[in-house]
Amino acid sequence: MDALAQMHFTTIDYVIFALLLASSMGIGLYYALSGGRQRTTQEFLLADRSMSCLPVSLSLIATFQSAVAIVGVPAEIYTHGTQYWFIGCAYILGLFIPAHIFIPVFYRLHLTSVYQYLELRFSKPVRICGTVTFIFQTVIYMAVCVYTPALALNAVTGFDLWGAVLATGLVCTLYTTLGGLKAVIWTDVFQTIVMFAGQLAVIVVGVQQTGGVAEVWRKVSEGNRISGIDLNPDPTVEYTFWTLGVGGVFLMLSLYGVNQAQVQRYLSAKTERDAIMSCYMVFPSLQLALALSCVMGLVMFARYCGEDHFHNLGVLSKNEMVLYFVMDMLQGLPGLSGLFISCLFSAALSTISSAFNSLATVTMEDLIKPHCPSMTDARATLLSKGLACSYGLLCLAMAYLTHLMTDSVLQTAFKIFGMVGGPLLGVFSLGLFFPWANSTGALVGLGSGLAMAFWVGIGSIVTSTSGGLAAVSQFNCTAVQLSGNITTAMGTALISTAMPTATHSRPMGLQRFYSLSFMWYSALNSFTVVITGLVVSFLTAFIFNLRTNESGGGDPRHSLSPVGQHAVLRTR
Ligand SMILES: O=C(O)CCCC[C@@H]1SC[C@@H]2NC(=O)N[C@@H]21
Ligand code: NA
Repeated sequence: MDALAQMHFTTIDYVIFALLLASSMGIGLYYALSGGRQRTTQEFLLADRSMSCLPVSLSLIATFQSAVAIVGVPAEIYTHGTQYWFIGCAYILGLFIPAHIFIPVFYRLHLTSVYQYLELRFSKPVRICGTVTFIFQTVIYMAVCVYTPALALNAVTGFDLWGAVLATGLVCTLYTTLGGLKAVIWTDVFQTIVMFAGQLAVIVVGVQQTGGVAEVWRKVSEGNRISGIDLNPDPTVEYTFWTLGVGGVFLMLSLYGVNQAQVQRYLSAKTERDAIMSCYMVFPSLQLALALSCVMGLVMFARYCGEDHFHNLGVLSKNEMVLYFVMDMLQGLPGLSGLFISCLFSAALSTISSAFNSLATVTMEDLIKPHCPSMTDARATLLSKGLACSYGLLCLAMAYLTHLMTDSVLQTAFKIFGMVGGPLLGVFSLGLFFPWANSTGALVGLGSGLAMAFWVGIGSIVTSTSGGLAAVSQFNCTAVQLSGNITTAMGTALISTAMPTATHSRPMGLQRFYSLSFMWYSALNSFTVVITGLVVSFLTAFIFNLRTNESGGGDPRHSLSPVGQHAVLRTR
């Protein structure tokens, strides 16, 4: 690792990183001291429902494009090829359905927390379970998002790990607590631009240092890195067109359809049309974000494949490898490595600030307000700020605890979304698309979805076949190396990842179930909720019918509260 120690920052790099933190802080202060000065919950939590579609759409991207994608996707492309790029196909339905099904319902109900819908449609217990599930998912996801950039950075540049986590966490907590959703949205806009700029810089320099686009293309296609469509129907293969293009739709719906952080952005739009437009505008930017991270992986492959660059680095994890590549590319260009570090922390900041704000919103709206009806709005706003601040500190504590860093942070993030976001998507779908589903069905359904999620998720971790052995495309990169007779440490590592040592016998029975690709978790868990929810709804309705028939009662559909029913039918 000694070769890395020499990668340190020049003063200008630190200045650029400090500028990023300072400007985020400045935006937070600006919104704390302007407009309504964050004195009402409407302003603090919903930006006075005054936002236009452009900032909302960039903020929607920033919320679920964290350092995990910036570091994890290039590592995935480098190791397995561009199969992952097919997740872009899931963005079509993954944004179209939220725009025309979920947004109209939530917007017309004038909600603050998306879980209010669950009380209107079902009952209060369903709402509380939804809120608690969301809080659990977001706190874990936040910890991964804070820790990823700091860990990768520390490993490659010796940049002080906890100093970075602390600086990021505190600045983020401050501007989120002071400036509310307006500050979070506008810092997201700024940070998304920094994110794109940083990735572009690495790509441009990388291509130039690899000898131009044609050279990169030659190396990449020789290295068999451009994957065609993999139509393998085997659900245990990590990334195929089906797991990404179809499984990915359910992942997108759980994020862009029913996740509080995203719905809160839709609700902050000044008109329903702006909300729908912001969802449409996410599509091109999300494709750009995906393209940038995939191309970065390809350039990294072209740059290093066949060289003994990693000779003394065999132990690097995939995430650190990406940072090594970036520092190697930008090393001689003062300011650019600072730009990329800012890109990495922008990705993290924009995700965790959205998380703090949405956690404070649902805690206030769903868990506190219902028990303190007489609370004045001024006090509620103050309490919301206190909540945002405490969630910020909790996130820092979680980051300190998070040594769970699996080799692929991308997989960890997908598992969190699939295991927890999937059941939430299921319970909302039950409410929106099945008028005869009742709250007992919803509760039992949500519980079964979470049980299924943890059964598969924990099972896959325990049997360490998480997502199955990816069908790694054999590539000539090692052939190039072998012919060049340079078998480097990384080359050996690549060989081990590329060709599983033991001939992998197809898992059977439960083992096969545990090796289900995590890209199917959202679909599996949401279907579990819907099916269980419908069965239990029919059973309870049937029993209810029997009892009321004896006493001459009414139609079980009256268990649908008028507002919930009205909302569903009105959007038909
Ligand atoms: O970057 C992260 O923090 C999580 C990984 C990406 C989450 C999903 S993948 C599909 C969609 N596209 C994104 O850029 N983020 C979400
Ligand atoms: Na982000």
